[in-house]
Amino acid sequence: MATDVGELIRVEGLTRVYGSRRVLDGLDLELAPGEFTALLGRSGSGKSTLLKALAGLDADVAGGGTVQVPDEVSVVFQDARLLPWQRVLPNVVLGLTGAEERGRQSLAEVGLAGRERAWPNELSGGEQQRVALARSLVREPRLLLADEPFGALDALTRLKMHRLLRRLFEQHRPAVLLVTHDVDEAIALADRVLVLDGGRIAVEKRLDATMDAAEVRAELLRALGVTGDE
Ligand SMILES: Nc1ncnc2c1ncn2[C@@H]1O[C@H](COP(=O)(O)OP(=O)(O)OP(=O)(O)O)[C@@H](O)[C@H]1O
Repeated sequence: MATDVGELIRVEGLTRVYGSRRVLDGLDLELAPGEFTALLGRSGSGKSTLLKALAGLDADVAGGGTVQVPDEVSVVFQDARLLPWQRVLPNVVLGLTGAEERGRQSLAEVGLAGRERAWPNELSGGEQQRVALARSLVREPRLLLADEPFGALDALTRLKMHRLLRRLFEQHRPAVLLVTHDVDEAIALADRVLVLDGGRIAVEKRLDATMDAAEVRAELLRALGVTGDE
């Protein structure tokens, strides 16, 4: 189902079941256009399952509910998923016609101007994720879904990628849903943080610059079941 550009992204009563396990259980969610939302949850809480439902990548999974997303949805995963037999620029514009110039611009935006003709295996993991971001951007998504996109990167590269993603978000303003294990990543990047628990959104926290980051962090860690006693 498609909505007009600029409309809310809306999930209602979403249920997803694997065998006897009800991973999502009547989940409701709204994402506003141009809003950066981070999704936290314990391992196995269903974060990837929710993201796949939003991406329309779960036709084989049982369940119900409604998912309303825009036509233009891009997904970035933990691994860049580049085609190894294609150079960087063709990977970016894959499936698009006449988009080479836009592809070059996107590569420049992610700091890879001049690397258009490189092969994926000539790039570092961080650079490959930059290519994946460029591939998403060139499609001008209204919704960008990111599933632990920096999970495999070292700490310094991850920080650089945080700044890059936030800058790209501010320039292009898609709605973003970032799945992450990392409370600090969520606080650093998002305007709104959600915690998935028991198959639903259990906590919603809007962030603003006046908040005490340490307090927000403690609250989110508690919601994730990290009590400080461990
Ligand atoms: N294809 C599948 N078949 C059976 N069970 C699945 C399948 N995909 C996910 N699950 C189960 O559904 C639950 C939620 O998985 P999901 O990957 O959505 O969690 P997650 O919150 O993203 O976890 P993590 O943070 O560890 O990546 C898990 O218990 C998982 O084992």
